Amino acid sequence: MKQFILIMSVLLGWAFQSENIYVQTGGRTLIVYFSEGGNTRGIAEEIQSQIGADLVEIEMEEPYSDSYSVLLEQAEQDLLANARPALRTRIENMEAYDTILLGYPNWYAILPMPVYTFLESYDFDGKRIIPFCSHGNGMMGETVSNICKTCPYADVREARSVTYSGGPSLSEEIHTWLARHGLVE
Ligand SMILES: Cc1cc2nc3c(=O)[nH]c(=O)nc-3n(C[C@H](O)[C@H](O)[C@H](O)COP(=O)(O)O)c2cc1C
Repeated sequence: MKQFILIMSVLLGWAFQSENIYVQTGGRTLIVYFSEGGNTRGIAEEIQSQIGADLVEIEMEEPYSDSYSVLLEQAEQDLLANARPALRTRIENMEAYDTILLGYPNWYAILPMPVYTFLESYDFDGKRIIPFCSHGNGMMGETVSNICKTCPYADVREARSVTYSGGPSLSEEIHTWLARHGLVE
């Protein structure tokens, strides 16, 4: 009996950990991002501090390696295979949002493959997508056109690119961009 309880609790624990389910907590704007090294996360948090919307991280079921050289290989393999890595993150009621601020790093000048998985998991028709991209000098690469092709009926608006984690003027630059989108005064 003890063994049965132990096995059940391990299985239940695994089942509940395997997915991160998010439900809209208020407002119709969502900030959602994928970040390996934390730069995009920092930008997403800066945006949230200015507009106060729901903030969700796109997490993989099997995350990439913490080792940078292995990460480069894994990301390249997924790119060449046109893979759609499974995600732990699930948004229960995406239809509740009409504006999605979507953040990601520039990887080989295109979207990281987990971001494709995310975009293909929901219906973005008619939704406003505002991209933001962290990069190492390659700016946004092809990422905005990748989003437009993947979500042809979304209303994709002016994106913001940030070099790595941004400089001391990040907060001001983000504010100016958010104001152009009518998200701050
Ligand atoms: C697999 C991989 C590919 C990358 N490819 C590019 C690239 O093509 N152009 C570029 O400017 N930066 C590239 N970078 C640098 C990242 O865009 C940059 O470090 C970014 O700040 C990472 O954001 P993060 O900390 O949120 O993961 C790449 C990084 C990785 C790990």
